[in-house]
Amino acid sequence: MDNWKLKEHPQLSRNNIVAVVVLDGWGEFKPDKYNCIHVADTPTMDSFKKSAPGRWRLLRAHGSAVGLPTEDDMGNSEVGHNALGAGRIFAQGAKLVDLALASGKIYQDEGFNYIKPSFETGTLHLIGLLSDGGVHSRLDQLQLLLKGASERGAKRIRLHILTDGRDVLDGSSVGFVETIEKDLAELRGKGVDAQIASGGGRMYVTMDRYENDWDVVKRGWDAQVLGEAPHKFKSAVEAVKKLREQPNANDQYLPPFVIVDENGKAVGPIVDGDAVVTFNFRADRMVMLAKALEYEDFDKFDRVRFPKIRYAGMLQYDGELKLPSHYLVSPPEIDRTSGEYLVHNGVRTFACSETVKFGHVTFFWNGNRSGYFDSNLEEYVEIPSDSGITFNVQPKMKALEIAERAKKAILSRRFHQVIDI
Ligand SMILES: O=C(O)[C@@H](CO)OP(=O)(O)O
Repeated sequence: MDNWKLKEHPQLSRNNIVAVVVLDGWGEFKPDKYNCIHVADTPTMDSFKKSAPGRWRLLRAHGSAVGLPTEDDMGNSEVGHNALGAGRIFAQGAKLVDLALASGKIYQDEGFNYIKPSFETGTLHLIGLLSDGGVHSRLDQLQLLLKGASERGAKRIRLHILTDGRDVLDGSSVGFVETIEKDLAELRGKGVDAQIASGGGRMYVTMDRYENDWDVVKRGWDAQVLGEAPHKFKSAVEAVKKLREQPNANDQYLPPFVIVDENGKAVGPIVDGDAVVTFNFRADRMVMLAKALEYEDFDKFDRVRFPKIRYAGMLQYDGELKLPSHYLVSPPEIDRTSGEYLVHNGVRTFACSETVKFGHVTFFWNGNRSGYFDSNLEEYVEIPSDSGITFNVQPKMKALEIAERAKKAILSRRFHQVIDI
């Protein structure tokens, strides 16, 4: 039988309440004039630092310390919360995909073999974030996948791109599209009918998370599956350049567009018999699209058509829901997380955040697993996020409301651990 028993902590007795507060975006770095946290007035953090000098510790939140491929990889909420929640380091999606591509295992495993029969008469669609940010996806992985799939029989390929500007500089979308267009032209030279079919900015098209705003996914669905969008262009380079010229336009929020042929017909809607791969390795912003692509019963928006496709995720995005059921690379198996230990030891936990970060302190914290371990001992509270605004106009987001709920939870003395972000 598994041993879940935790030893008594040498300093913290069970009657103490532990508050775990994740300050998103807070970090220590070279104290120069470009470091906004260093330059800002931060009396609360300064007083914590001064009042407990022996207990102040810095956590490394990027690179190999959180399971990323190299020390140059910046951290992000997924890998950081996974590592904090599990208390251990697991090789993360970015690294697992690198390894599977390098060894060629990605093409031998179940997921690729599941989609492969569609290559004969159907189209292979690749949907994901076009960026080298390494947070949700990576351009070089997409390039290898395009090459690998075409060498293994994909004769017609359509790419549905989402522009970034959040993990990478705004405006870099143009360069990424030009780069991938060169790869597609090379494939065409080898007789593969490969081109970009649709696109849009990640925060406005497809990549919503935690069911905050299904309209975002619908805009993507209309362009990717139905081949319908308010903007139509002959090429993706032209699309991105032109759309960026609109007032206040930026990569994150570009409107959806489709690429059309000389007759004005969309070049790559998704139809019966096609294969689809969502090539992001990170889960949170792909789960909603995965549901739309996979679930027969679906009522979040009118899909108009629900094509019979072979769909695989780059990874399985939700281990509890087993979603999607087919995937190219096995996700990190994050087991024995702190949350599971705590319920086995009768420790009561309260976790709280706003919608767009809710899964960080639940799903990511618990090893990419949705739901409670034991609802008698845990309480998760979600504060609805603002929708229809961009967070740069409201950067404090719901911090005050979250703090109030956490305060209430602490004062209620019903919990031993209170986590919030
Ligand atoms: O918004 C997101 O998806 C990422 C950046 O791509 O940020 P975070 O890791 O903080 O969730």
